[in-house]
Amino acid sequence: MAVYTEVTDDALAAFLERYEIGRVVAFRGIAEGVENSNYSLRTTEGDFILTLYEKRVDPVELPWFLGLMEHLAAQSLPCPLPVRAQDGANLNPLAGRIAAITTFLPGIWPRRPTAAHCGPLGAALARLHEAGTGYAAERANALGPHGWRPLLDRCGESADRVQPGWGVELAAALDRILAAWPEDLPRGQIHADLFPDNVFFLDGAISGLIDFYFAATDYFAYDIAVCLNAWCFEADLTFNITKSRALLRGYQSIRPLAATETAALPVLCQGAAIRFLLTRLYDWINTPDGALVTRKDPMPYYRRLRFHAQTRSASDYGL
Ligand SMILES: Nc1ncnc2c1ncn2[C@@H]1O[C@H](COP(=O)(O)OP(=O)(O)OP(=O)(O)O)[C@@H](O)[C@H]1O
Ligand SMILES: N[C@@H](CCO)C(=O)O
Repeated sequence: MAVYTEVTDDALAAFLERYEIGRVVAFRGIAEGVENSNYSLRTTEGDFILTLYEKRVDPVELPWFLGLMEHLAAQSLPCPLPVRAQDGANLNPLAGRIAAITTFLPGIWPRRPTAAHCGPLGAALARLHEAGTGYAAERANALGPHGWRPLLDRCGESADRVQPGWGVELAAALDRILAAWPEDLPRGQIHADLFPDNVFFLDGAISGLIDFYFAATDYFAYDIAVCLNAWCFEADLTFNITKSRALLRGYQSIRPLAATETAALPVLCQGAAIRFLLTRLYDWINTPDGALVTRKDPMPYYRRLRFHAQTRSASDYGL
């Protein structure tokens, strides 16, 4: 459940006075998501999402994220558009937090992604990359390669308590990945967390891309590697090359990959797998029993890492 901060009717009414989006018709908390508190808000003017940013989001970073969403929406990418208050501010205080209102996007995220979802997903990712090129401000990827070793170090000996041997094995995997990490691939604004629960479909077409709070300036092909991990493995953790091929073809229908990018796919996929393995491991160790948040199992990302460690070239991904 993700309503950590309750909003009273009075606080909401006072907050909405800053905006010009009509009067409240309906307001309710959204159970999905883990990072922030989200509410769906219907007013006499339409449907919106109200987000209250919780502790893990650094308020200093919020203008960059909202600026990116505004930029992408202006390029016709179906992403939430932050609504500005009458004074032009898109971030305002509410119930002891900083909050934003964004436009509501229709559609539902695919609970069982198929190859038919992966083609449009690839194309949407490439559009996102192209649309982001005019957004000049850079944000370093805190969860990129430079962040992985500190993350593993902070897991410390507890890694072995989650899975015996992981401390040594993950350190060795990290050495391998970082030594082979490519230099100078095409880069720009990436989503960095485009999992199925962040992509809405309507009538077979993509109707929304959400949750830009891990977005950063990094290699475009790394963003593809995140998606290959998140979309192209089956429930039994086998890799589905048909989905991967569809995703890469969809991507290349909009933005053809450079030879350096395709050559780097195996190591980029290992990097993306260890990134989610490490954040899940860290959360697994540091989330107290009985916490509101559901911890995500790191093991499926260890299995993905093992898969990518034995691929040799882009042809193993259907190219
Ligand atoms: N613009 C939007 N339009 C429609 N629904 C939205 C929108 N933004 C968020 N939602 C709904 O709120 C839910 C949670 O949003 P989101 O995934 O951004 O949560 P979070 O807690 O910030 O992130 P995380 O997924 O990292 O936990 C989504 O699954 C979706 O149901
Ligand atoms: N997509 C992440 C959660 C944070 O958005 C994961 O599956 O580990």
